[in-house]
Amino acid sequence: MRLLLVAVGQRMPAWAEDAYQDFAKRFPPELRLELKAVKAETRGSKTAEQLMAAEGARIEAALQSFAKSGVRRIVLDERGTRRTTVELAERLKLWMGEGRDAALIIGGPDGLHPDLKATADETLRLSDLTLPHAFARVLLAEGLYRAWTVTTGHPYHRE
Ligand SMILES: C[S@@+](CC[C@H](N)C(=O)[O-])C[C@H]1O[C@@H](n2cnc3c(N)ncnc32)[C@H](O)[C@@H]1O
Repeated sequence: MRLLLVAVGQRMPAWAEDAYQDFAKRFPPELRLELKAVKAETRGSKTAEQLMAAEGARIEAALQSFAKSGVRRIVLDERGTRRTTVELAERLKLWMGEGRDAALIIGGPDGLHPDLKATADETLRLSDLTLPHAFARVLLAEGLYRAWTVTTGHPYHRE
């Protein structure tokens, strides 16, 4: 199964890129974490609505090119569902048993368009705080890796 991380922002600071790769490379062959970085819309005089709409269209295109038959959509949102690591591991087991890939979607500085959020199968909150999108990308990779170790009894996670 593949987990596709669709994230707005193609130019991340080196620390974020390094930390993301550090966790992404730990995933086993049966659960690949793939990143599709989507170009952030140039701000100019555009409204937040226009920025989010343009980025939303790119996210949709990335989702279509990843899996034509559709994927489970998990939208990352500070107002989303709060989960413990063990609860996230339960979700991961469910996703893995579904026979389709899953996409985790992270917005840019303005967030995700409400129309895109409305297509989510579920939402996920990483913190009660608003995180910069680079942080969200790294925390999510670590959280998913940790959840996977729970499903396998790997000693990385200790309750
Ligand atoms: C800087 S935040 C955007 C904040 C924007 N004001 C909003 O309302 O979404 C960039 C992206 O990071 C992700 N994000 C930020 N904080 C998060 C959190 N606490 N939990 C989950 N995702 C978060 C979301 O996908 C968000 O679209």
